[in-house]
Amino acid sequence: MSPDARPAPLMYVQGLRFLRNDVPVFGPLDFEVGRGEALLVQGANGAGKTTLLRVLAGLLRADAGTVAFDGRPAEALLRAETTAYLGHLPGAKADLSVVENLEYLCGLQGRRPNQSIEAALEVVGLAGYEDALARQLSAGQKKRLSLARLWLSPAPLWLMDEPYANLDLQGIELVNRMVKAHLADGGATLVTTHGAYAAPPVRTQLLELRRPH
Ligand SMILES: Nc1ncnc2c1ncn2[C@@H]1O[C@H](COP(=O)(O)OP(=O)(O)OP(=O)(O)O)[C@@H](O)[C@H]1O
Repeated sequence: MSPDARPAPLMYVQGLRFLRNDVPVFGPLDFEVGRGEALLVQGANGAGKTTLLRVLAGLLRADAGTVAFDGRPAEALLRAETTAYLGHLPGAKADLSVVENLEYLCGLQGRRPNQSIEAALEVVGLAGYEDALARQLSAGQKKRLSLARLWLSPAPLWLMDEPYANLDLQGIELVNRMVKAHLADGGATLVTTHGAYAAPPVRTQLLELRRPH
């Protein structure tokens, strides 16, 4: 490797496009996100932000384009290992307790080294709610449970769709602290916003989405 050869970015996206019923939702898009970087994905309601994150998480299939992680094509296993998706919906199992939900998810996704469920609940402000059923949580507490799942995930790339929705001021600060810590730890994030909520103070790149015509 030559001395000034750059390592491949954590995520590299080229020509990514998504059509729904033959109508373009976004793209073609080109961008990359390196470790330690946050990309703010901004756009009006319906601009395609959620769709983009779902494509990057592997929940929807793009019509065209390339996605690579650390220079390798984003096949399913690599994508699952690399990305952690925080969606609009809580995604918790309603009749399991807070701890049972996180134990179940850690079984599926693995766990960040040296991180415990108890410590994650402390970080997100849910200490004391260990045995509460997910369905008994408020909308903001459910979001905090999703944030605990993200905090426990070993995946380096967080895909955060409107992470500030339903959160109070302390919750907004919590998201910002988590993002900062994750970036400092060599991770990266994509954060969507339509501009009405807060944005992370750590923004390093901006991607504006507009509906293609
Ligand atoms: N399941 C679906 N079936 C059909 N159309 C959909 C579906 N989900 C989204 N769309 C359409 O795709 C477009 C992009 O939606 P998307 O949810 O990605 O936008 P967004 O930028 O996240 O919007 P918001 O800020 O309102 O959350 C919109 O026009 C929307 O109506």
